[in-house]
Amino acid sequence: MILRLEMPPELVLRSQEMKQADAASIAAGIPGIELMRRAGGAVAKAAAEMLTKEAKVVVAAGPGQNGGDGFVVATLLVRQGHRVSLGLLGNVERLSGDAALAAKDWKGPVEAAEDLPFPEADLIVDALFGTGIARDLYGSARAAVERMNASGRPILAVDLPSGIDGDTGRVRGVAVRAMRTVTFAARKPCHLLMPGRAFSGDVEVADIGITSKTLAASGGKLFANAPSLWLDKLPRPELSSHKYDRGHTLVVSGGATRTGAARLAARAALRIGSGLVTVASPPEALGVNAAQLTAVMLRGCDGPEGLHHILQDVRLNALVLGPALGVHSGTRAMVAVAAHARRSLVLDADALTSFEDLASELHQAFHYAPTVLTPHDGEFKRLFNGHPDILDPESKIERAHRAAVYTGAVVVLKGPDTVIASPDGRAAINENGTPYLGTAGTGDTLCGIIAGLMAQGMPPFEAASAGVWIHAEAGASFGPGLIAEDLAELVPGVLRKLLN
Ligand SMILES: NC(=O)C1=CN([C@@H]2O[C@H](COP(=O)(O)OP(=O)(O)OC[C@H]3O[C@@H](n4cnc5c(N)ncnc54)[C@H](O)[C@@H]3O)[C@@H](O)[C@H]2O)[C@H](O)CC1
Ligand SMILES: [K+]
Repeated sequence: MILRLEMPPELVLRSQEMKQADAASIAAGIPGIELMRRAGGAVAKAAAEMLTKEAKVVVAAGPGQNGGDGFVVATLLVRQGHRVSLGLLGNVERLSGDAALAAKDWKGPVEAAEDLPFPEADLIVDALFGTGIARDLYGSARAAVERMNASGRPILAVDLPSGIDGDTGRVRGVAVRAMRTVTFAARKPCHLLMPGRAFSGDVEVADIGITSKTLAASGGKLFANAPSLWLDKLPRPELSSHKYDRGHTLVVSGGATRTGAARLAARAALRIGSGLVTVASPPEALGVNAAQLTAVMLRGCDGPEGLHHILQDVRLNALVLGPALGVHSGTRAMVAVAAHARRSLVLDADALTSFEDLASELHQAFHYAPTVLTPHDGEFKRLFNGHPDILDPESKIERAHRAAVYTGAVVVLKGPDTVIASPDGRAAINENGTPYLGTAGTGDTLCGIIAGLMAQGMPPFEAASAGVWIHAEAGASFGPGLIAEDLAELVPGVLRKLLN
């Protein structure tokens, strides 16, 4: 991993934002047909890399501008000596705008997409639909996609695999399984969100002359989660800094038979660099915790009153509540004490599920306490049950964003495509997750990493984004056999790469 500090964060643009960027570029003097020719040129270049000279290419073009790109690709590949057949969904007289212009350059026959000989192709170019898909595919559109997939031949998708929704990454009825995708100017959410990421294959972003300034003006708040997004805010201890400079994380433990989660979180907070870490333990679990803690300190804490007493020490500047606390009113009371104490706060697991059907108690609850919620899908659905405005949007980004605005907290909606959303509208989509993280206790470790970063002064959105990325990178560096106890010990290796 070569990290160059000056790399700007990678912007991801939604379909509507991309259309704005297109329009702005055309207004700035790049004709739409020129954008299409550059787009088609980039796809033809990628196709040529996948082909031998005499190869047979079958281009499936759709009724919109994505289809227009397909006409450009077909024209260019014929000029390069390839054997190309092109089929159109619909009829060529119905084409409009730049697609109609591109179709005029195509000198070969325009077949019906239904008749295309996909099994004979060395390469299929999928130019049926891009960002303009408006509903589930049916009829001849569906049949064309199903025949493409059934052919078993390699498919190169134009902009995005047909049938995938550009903004949500969901399959609209049926979708092309592409080996490779060439998209234009910026990736769209579907290239990072599942299952769209899986359907896209290897994604290449082609520069078609839309400037980063234009992209930032059209989008600007949605990012791919990568070090370029938060590396400048990752804590770097100064030579003169001592442990009190690096914050003090408090993790509240569950009862005598449920203490492991807190220790996993505590160890991770220490490993990510929190100057001090303390486990606040119920009296009946002090012995269990004491027997297994060394650098992590231990204090007795008897319920919400006990927590309120401990938090009189203002040096405790980051808290983790939730893992194994139990689902009941006592946990809700602990959350209230923590929120009122105005410390950085990570809420997970039981601290979220204890508010099932009571999300209204969390409404705007975290204005004064930089807070990160880390639900997985199930916890999210339970927590916001009864709030269709938050649960119903098809887009995972939109669901996380609305929950963030509602609660005032940064929301980490976990999964293979974890989304980190801030109340201020920023969001990041994570891509380095590994299936090996699917083991008990890894969520507790993530809480500790995020809290430990906030203890060192990292703002919640950046701490959550960095925490998710570092956590996944640590897991991926271990691979098969990973268990939660390994994770904290793998964090230093990831930090070394980031900080050197
Ligand atoms: N800067 C860029 O990103 C550029 C993008 N280009 C290409 O333009 C398409 C977007 O074009 P648009 O015409 O808006 O949409 P599509 O071509 O994806 O398809 C819309 C087309 O299809 C019909 N349709 C929609 N849903 C269905 C359905 N379920 N069944 C049947 N038909 C459907 C709809 O009526 C329209 O006619 C983008 O993806 C890029 O490939 C520019 O070419 C270059 C710059
Ligand atoms: K496509």
